[in-house]
Amino acid sequence: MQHPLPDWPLWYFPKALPTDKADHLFKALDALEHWQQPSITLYGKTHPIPRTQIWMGADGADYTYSNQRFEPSPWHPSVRTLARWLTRLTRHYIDDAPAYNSVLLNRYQDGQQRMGWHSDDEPELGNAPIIASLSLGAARPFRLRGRAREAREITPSQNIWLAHGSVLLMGRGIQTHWQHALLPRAIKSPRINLTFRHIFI
Ligand SMILES: O=C(O)CCC(=O)C(=O)O
Ligand SMILES: [Fe+2]
Repeated sequence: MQHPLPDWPLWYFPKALPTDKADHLFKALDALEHWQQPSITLYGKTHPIPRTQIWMGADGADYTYSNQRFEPSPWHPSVRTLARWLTRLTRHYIDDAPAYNSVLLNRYQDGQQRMGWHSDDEPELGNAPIIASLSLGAARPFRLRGRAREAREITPSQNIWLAHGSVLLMGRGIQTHWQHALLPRAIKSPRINLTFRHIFI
């Protein structure tokens, strides 16, 4: 286990899953047929998101993103098992962590597919979201920077390379004080990431 930002509740487990399990999971999720590429409107222009996604989880765990409401697809059995395992892992590090009841899966075909700067602070996540992020496939750098300009001057932004089978656990306060992004890189192979969340229903 690594602790990439001293003083912050952020934990990185490079080999949380053994390689054979991670390989198997990548193949199963890659084969899902309901990967979607919705369009979002940014600064008045509408574009398809530069990746594909599936919102999955318990009934009623709807979430709103760029003014669109997403209803979850039912749990894939392996993903439900991961949610339970990650809830147990999380509770070793964070007292009173709620059980994960939903997950956003993102699939990046190659290094050109990406996710811009944001924090996961939607109201349905409550005021101190806890998120567990599981990565499969090509390793990509997850970039973190302070949310306020002053904070950025004190703490430079950081890259955490998220390896195949790794887990990054983001505790309370990370979404309030930090932003993250998955920027484009010259990488040819695909990556799938799952961010497990608790939605207040
Ligand atoms: O793909 C990643 O590692 C980041 C995903 C992410 O930030 C999100 O789903 O909110
Ligand atoms: Fe995020």
